[in-house]
Amino acid sequence: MGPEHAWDAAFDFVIVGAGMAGCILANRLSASGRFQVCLLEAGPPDHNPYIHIPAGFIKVGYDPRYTWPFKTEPDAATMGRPVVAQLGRTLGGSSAVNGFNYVRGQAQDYDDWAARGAVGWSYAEVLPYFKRSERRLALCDVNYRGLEGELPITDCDWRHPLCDAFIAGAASLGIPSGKDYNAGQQEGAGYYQRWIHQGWRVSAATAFLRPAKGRRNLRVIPRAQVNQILLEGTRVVGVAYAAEPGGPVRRLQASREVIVAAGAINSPKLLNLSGLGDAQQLQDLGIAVHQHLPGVGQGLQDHMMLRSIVRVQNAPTLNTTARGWRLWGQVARWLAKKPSILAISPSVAYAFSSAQAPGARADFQFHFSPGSYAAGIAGQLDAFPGMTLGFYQLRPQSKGHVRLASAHAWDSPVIQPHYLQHESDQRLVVEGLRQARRLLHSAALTPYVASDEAPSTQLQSDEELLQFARERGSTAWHFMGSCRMGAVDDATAVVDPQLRVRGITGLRVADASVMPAMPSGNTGAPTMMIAEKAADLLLADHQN
Ligand SMILES: Cc1cc2nc3c(=O)[nH]c(=O)nc-3n(C[C@H](O)[C@H](O)[C@H](O)COP(=O)(O)OP(=O)(O)OC[C@H]3O[C@@H](n4cnc5c(N)ncnc54)[C@H](O)[C@@H]3O)c2cc1C
Repeated sequence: MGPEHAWDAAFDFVIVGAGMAGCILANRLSASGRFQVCLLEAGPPDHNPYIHIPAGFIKVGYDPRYTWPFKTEPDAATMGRPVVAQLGRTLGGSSAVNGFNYVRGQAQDYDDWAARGAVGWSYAEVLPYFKRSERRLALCDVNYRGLEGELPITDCDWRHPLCDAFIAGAASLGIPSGKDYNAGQQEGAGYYQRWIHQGWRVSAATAFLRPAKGRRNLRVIPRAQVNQILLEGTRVVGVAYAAEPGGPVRRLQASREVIVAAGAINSPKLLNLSGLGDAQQLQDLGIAVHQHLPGVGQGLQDHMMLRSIVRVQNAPTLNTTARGWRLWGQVARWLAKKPSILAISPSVAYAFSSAQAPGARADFQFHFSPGSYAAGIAGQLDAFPGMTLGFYQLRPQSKGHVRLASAHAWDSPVIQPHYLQHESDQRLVVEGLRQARRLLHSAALTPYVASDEAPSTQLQSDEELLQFARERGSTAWHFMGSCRMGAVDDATAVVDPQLRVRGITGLRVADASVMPAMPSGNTGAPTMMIAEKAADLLLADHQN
């Protein structure tokens, strides 16, 4: 791209991707009014009402208009199965279709990031950024929790006898209840904290873009897929985008910086398409190399989710409440602003537990729902009354990659998380399945258990349970680590602790892809923290 090319418009900052990170960046960078900011989103606007009604995730979470139709590559460790992993593609990104659970992880996670070279990202240093986005609407310890941010975090106002029994059963197994898992000790059980407020989903777009909508220095462009970061030598000068394959290409100038916030799958893809990545791989696809960055796309991780399903007796489940006239009763309750199944998260209750003795650092996150989905997949409720206990190992060791499948910008990339490849992940998944069984058969839950649907009680040995995991493991949609942040002298890192792409001027990545290691929990809250800190780093560097 040379200066002879005409620009369609010029901005100080261009942000690629209006997801959890991009919406926060757009808000913070435009707040002072000093900078012209443009936010580009590949997907359409978020007008569909099912995006905003919490239970609507069942509809939009699988709707190709609002999701990227991703699948993982088949892998021997998971029996050669591709795992469907659709991610959000609209204003708000994955926060428009995700599961609402607000989980920050453990203090040790961020101290570990700093120890791995992410200087400035220790827990004490990132805690103010977690607090900044958050408006905690419950009694809380203000040393940990934020009260003035844009994102309301509420306690679940809906109660169910199976959730209560799950929490009581966990207590009887040494997993205490009643503590705030986002303040200090994570281990415990209870109802999830979530970004549902007054019956509605609060996405990153509704929380952070809506209040900034009237700013004349912020332009938000949906249906704008960025397929090229434009460089002059090693300096980024702008981006090129289009609405659809073959559609007109528009070029935007970024006089200060381009910030890539396209998520852990699309950010490395965009870097690769722009000639930033492993030189050999790019050359093999006929892409001109701007900078040899072997780390781009490497180190991809996800939480592999396992779901245990039990057939229920003596209690109603979502499988019946969400059908026929009962569903209309729930709609009426929701309209009357009363607790309703229309405004709950897919996982209602949680337990964090250790693989070692109770009280040690938690290794597992359990997700409990008083409902079950056909073949263990969200989207279609079982015809029989059921409950589900999903879990994942919090800090898996298996790592994979994202790579271009072709040089065509509209093709999906190759996504290979290598679930269960590492021996310790195999060991811990077996222990997790055993803990799930104990939790589902606690004294408090036993009166409700009619039979175990999956895994069957016949599966007892380590080998049998591992085989079940290989056959049934699926995604928790927590992709991260594919543009890893590392020390300035770490040649395998993609960005430095200021989130600047190595060897390139005017380009940062700020989203889930920069995480140096998996946080112990869902990845949404840590991504928002990254965006808050990224905004501060950018504003500090552009004071003049
Ligand atoms: C179904 C589901 C359930 C989840 N449940 C939870 C949960 O309960 N709690 C939690 O904390 N986390 C959850 N997550 C994970 C969480 O949503 C993600 O970790 C988080 O959204 C990552 O933020 P991000 O900004 O990196 O990416 P995203 O939020 O995915 O945003 C990336 C955005 O960039 C856009 N984009 C991509 N490529 C381009 C391009 N080339 N040009 C322009 N725009 C582009 C995308 O369309 C998207 O809008 C869930 C995710 C999913 C999908």
